[in-house]
Amino acid sequence: MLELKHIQKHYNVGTVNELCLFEDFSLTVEEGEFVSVVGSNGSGKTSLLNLICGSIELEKGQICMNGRDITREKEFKRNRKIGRVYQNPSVGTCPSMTILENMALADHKGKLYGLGRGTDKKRIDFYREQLRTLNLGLEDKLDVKVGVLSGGQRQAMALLMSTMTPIEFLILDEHTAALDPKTAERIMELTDQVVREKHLTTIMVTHNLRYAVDYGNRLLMMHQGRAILDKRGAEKDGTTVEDILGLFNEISIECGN
Ligand SMILES: Nc1ncnc2c1ncn2[C@@H]1O[C@H](COP(=O)(O)OP(=O)(O)OP(=O)(O)O)[C@@H](O)[C@H]1O
Repeated sequence: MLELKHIQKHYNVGTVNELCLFEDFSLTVEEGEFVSVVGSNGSGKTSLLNLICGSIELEKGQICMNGRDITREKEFKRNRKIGRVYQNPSVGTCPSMTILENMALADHKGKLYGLGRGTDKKRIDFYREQLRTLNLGLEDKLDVKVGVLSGGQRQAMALLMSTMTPIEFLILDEHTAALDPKTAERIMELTDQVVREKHLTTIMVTHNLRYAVDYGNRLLMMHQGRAILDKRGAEKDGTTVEDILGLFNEISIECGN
């Protein structure tokens, strides 16, 4: 379970551009929940993910991960238990290294010993097996540099790499936004498969309202650092893209846009 309690976060403190993004923000994500997060530009979605991952600090409040207070825990330490896939496929993989080396790197996330132990025959077979689940033929290209793969192939690898070690949370930060529609669809199907198979508690930020509606079991809509819509289960299943679009319109009228 992930708990954000009474979070306060300002940007540009003491300047004319000071912004209070989160005033008293609380959110609980239950174990096994797959939360889709939508919201207009600047509503605080990425900041929310950054707070969870420890990429930015909060001023007030508390963040607990499965009962453990991680509020002041450093990002690199938190990331042993959090898998994150970014919008840019280049961020989650290392282009100058081969597929095998990338897999070994991901396999050793948070461990102290070197890559040598990750490349024995048994482990290589394991990587092949993992890559086979992507159904992209990457298991036969272990010596190919990741930099020559397509964006979709790299994002599939980034997804696999971020979920290869035991993690408690998966964070998806607009991870299909840079992909063409067909590839994006494939990555979403893969995401759903991985989340189900590994029973991952997941938060997915997306601007694709159909994905937000079709995937996951909870839907959150952010606006000015607040969750203005929060639907679970059957209630979420009954929510349509048109419903969310309607809310977007209401907000923009309210904001005078
Ligand atoms: N490092 C920063 N310094 C100053 N202001 C920031 C910083 N990061 C975010 N902000 C501001 O905080 C607000 C929320 O930004 P954030 O990136 O969290 O929104 P978002 O919902 O993810 O937007 P988008 O959909 O455009 O990615 C915006 O007004 C943004 O300008």
